[in-house]
Amino acid sequence: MDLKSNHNAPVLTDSAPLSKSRLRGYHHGLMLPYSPSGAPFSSNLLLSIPRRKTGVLDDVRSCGWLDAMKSSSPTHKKFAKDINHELSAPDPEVAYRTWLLKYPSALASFEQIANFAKGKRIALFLDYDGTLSPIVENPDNAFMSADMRSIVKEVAKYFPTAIISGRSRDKVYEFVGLTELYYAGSHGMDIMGPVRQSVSDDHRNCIKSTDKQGNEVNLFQPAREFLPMIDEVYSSLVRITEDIKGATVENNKFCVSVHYRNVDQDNWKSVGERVQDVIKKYPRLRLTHGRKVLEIRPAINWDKGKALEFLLESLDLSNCDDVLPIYVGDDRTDEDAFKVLRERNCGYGIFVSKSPKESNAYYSLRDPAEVMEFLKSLVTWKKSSAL
Ligand SMILES: O=P(O)(O)OC[C@H]1O[C@H](O[C@H]2O[C@H](CO)[C@@H](O)[C@H](O)[C@H]2O)[C@H](O)[C@@H](O)[C@@H]1O
Repeated sequence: MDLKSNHNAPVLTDSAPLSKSRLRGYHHGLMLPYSPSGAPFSSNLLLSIPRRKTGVLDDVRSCGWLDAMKSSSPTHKKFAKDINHELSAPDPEVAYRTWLLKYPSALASFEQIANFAKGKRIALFLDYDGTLSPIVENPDNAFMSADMRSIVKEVAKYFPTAIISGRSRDKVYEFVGLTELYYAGSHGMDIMGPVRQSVSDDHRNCIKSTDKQGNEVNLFQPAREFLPMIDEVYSSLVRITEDIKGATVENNKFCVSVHYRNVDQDNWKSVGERVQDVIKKYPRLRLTHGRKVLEIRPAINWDKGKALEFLLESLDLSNCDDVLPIYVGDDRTDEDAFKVLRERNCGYGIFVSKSPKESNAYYSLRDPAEVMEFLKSLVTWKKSSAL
């Protein structure tokens, strides 16, 4: 994938075919990749789904499309079956332990991480759903526990901490409720960060604003021009899915989520078809796939990885020699951030997963409970090293 940005207006230029290794990487749930401008889906998808001459997906009944829906957040049994096949491991627990050799537990490796952090400032980036809060059926009820909130508050006393979420920035702030953090919503397309003149000079879409406490902040919204389009698509998606029991549509400001977690599996195909019917009219939007959710978003070269880089720059934390960024996330969208850290050879991604999956992260944690333990360990370590 060749993505170019002129800093001011991120532009999508091309998308390379999925390599075998990328295909392997995402075989548990295909992330629908970036589309070239003018076509709603990437040519990558031609690997499994035929198109009409218009470039629009022709047959959503194709195995590729429906399989992607089925395998997003698949059952533990299915993961176990796939990974066992790949690694010839006899049972899920063995498969998980084998996987841990490649993605060691960040708790078990805490000493190693602490050693890497010696003499450096840790900067912490946290995804929300599935990382700080458990995955639940109703997205409106994805509350984080009071214990998690208090440890995130504590951790932010010692390390600059930001939340980078697919939710709208307002919604994720409502869930987290901590003023001491930085927030990026809509998969990084809505960032509120500290005022830094060099950053606003570099990014045309950066404006000065004030936060809820009246402090001056930089607001970066690279997809602002898409707002009317997103609102229009949101209304169409609500209308077109209203008779599918269990389907819900969430307006995340710069992107829209169509949830099918609570839809009978026999109707998933319908959800997919209807979403495509709507978005084929919008060649400047693209479709990605999260955990039992289809996400419609502007086809611009901006994602959680870019948001991470933007925040590092805004917080004056770009220097790898004295900063150790740590990004914790559970979803395919977090892979963009893991990849940035891996490519910069600076900091670590920690992938939250109960099941073996390929990732660009270095470490892993099982679930939000382990994320909480990890954050506690960071605080304890920091307190003891300050003595
Ligand atoms: O980037 P994130 O903070 O992880 O947000 C990604 C999506 O999370 C939410 O959906 C997911 O969590 C829901 C609550 O547990 C669950 O019901 C749903 O099936 C998951 O996909 C959120 O509702 C989406 O809008 C976010 O894009």
